[in-house]
Amino acid sequence: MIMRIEDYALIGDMQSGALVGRDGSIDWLCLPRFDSPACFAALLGDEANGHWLIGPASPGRDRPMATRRRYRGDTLILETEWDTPTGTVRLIDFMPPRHTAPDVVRIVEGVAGSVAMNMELRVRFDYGRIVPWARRVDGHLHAVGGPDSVWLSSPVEVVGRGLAHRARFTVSQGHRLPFVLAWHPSHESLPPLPDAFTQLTDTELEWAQWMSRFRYSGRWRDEVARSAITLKALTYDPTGAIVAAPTTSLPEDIGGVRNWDYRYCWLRDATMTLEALLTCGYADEARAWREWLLRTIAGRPQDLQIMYGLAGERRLFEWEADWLAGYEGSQPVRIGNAAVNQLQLDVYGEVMSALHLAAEAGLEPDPHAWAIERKLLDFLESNWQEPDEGLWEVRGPRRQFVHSKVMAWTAFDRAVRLVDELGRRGPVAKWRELRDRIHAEVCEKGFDPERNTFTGAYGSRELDAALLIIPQTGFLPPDDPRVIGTIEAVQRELMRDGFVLRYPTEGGTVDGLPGHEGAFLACSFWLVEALTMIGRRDEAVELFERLLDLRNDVGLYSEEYDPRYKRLVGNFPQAFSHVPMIHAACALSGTIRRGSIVRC
Ligand SMILES: OC[C@H]1O[C@H](O[C@H]2O[C@H](CO)[C@@H](O)[C@H](O)[C@H]2O)[C@H](O)[C@@H](O)[C@@H]1O
Repeated sequence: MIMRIEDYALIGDMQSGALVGRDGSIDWLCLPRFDSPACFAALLGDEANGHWLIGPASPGRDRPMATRRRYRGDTLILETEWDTPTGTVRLIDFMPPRHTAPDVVRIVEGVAGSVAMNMELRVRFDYGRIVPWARRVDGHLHAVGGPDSVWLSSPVEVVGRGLAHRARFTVSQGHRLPFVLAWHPSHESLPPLPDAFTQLTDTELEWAQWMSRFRYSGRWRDEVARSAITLKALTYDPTGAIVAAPTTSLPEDIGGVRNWDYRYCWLRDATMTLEALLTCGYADEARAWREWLLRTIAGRPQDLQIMYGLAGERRLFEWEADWLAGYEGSQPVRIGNAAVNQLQLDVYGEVMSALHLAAEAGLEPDPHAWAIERKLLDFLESNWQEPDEGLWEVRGPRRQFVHSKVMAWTAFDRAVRLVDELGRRGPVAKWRELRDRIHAEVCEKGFDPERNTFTGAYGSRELDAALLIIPQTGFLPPDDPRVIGTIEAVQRELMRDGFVLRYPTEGGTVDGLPGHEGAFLACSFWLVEALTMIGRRDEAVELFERLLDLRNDVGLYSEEYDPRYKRLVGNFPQAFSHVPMIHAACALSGTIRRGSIVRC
């Protein structure tokens, strides 16, 4: 039975996240952190790599798929329901706010009639490789393997057989049966196991409190709220870091090699996430992230990395988990990310832009932050002319990417504005001069007057959908003919089946990789925003609504959409898709952002 990426929903506790399938199986869970080894890795292999199924018993091999699913209101508590010939059953899944150990709580609730249920637990530590020793301790199931151990607590009798633990039980209307799985280091004794029902109330309350700060009043309120909740779920609470996605190696090209590990904090993705959360009223997250940034990049500016681990770790060595077959055979499964060593000049602009926005939104100034910003600008001053790998992290040769230069312009522009508008002190005349120099160079070398479009790299003919952000940065006004020409060129050359590719992948000339990929959702949302900015609102609304239709049944996006198979592809759920969705909704709702105080 193929589980499509859109068949999964996310639960999480702002330290890690699990993917729950429409069949009631948790097929992905890394503990204790997003970037820890998975103890359920069936997503990238099969059941033998670890999963935790709870669903109606069925006579055949195929598991019953849920009749409907939803999140309980504005929370990350998932409700999966099955209508069966004998009754209706609901499975409530969530990860409560973390106190000591991380827990996954699953409550089976009889809604009508009675339903025979099946539970199967296969814990496989170390990304599906280690079969743990299991034993009963104080009435709980305890599984241990290497540094990891988990405890399963439930009033339902669980029996071990064939390297799995199973239970058969019946739930009738009005009955609720809890299962609690807690992780902890194997050298420690049993952590306090929480009461499932108290945890349910607490988790609901926690989300209600978080949502009480939600400040978006435009159209598509529920869709924007779901994206904001998803972004919050991707933040790593103890440090303020934000992961790009909670998964690794969900393929951009099903069956292909474009499989990457996203369980880290990219400066680019995190700053964009931060801007979206600020847009929705969340200043605390911005403050926490700024502190993470200051701690993480402390040191010499030339040592700045484009991504870090959740606590600021710098070594994210990339390796392949060759025992995993990969999602629908997409190999390799990569752990770690070699892009960590790349030069991506755009991140300087993204960091400066986010810090400028945070300052405008009223985040109190931090003298250390400004000192670091100045160091970053010093580095950029000597390096902005270098070729780089660009925001798409190409694995081919470095190039003079136009988007990178536009973002270098953005970095100096925001520095100038921080001095002029917000009273920071610095060599503003020099920054102004650099800003103007970069502007002139981009307009001369990065623009193709024949086709009336900016190009992907200096002197190239290829287009890059990242150029759609030019009007958002303020590099040129929206009504500049070069901006309009670029938007129209992207529409002409990079649209497939109504959505936008980030660049042409034919021949692997841009990214140096074999195979194709789907439409990059962020680029399609950037097109919505760009069309709105140039006054083509109807077209923008039409595209935005088409993009809304790509969300799965619980409102989640992966990184890309493959029009060939009409499926979501790439890591899931992906911050880089939910962020521009929020910005596009703001733009269409006519609320103010981009270079001005954010108020939605
Ligand atoms: O396509 C090749 C690259 O794909 C990944 O990068 C993409 O995801 C990043 C995280 O969301 C995003 O910041 C970047 O802009 C995207 O291109 C992967 O992480 C890279 O290793 C890979 O080269």
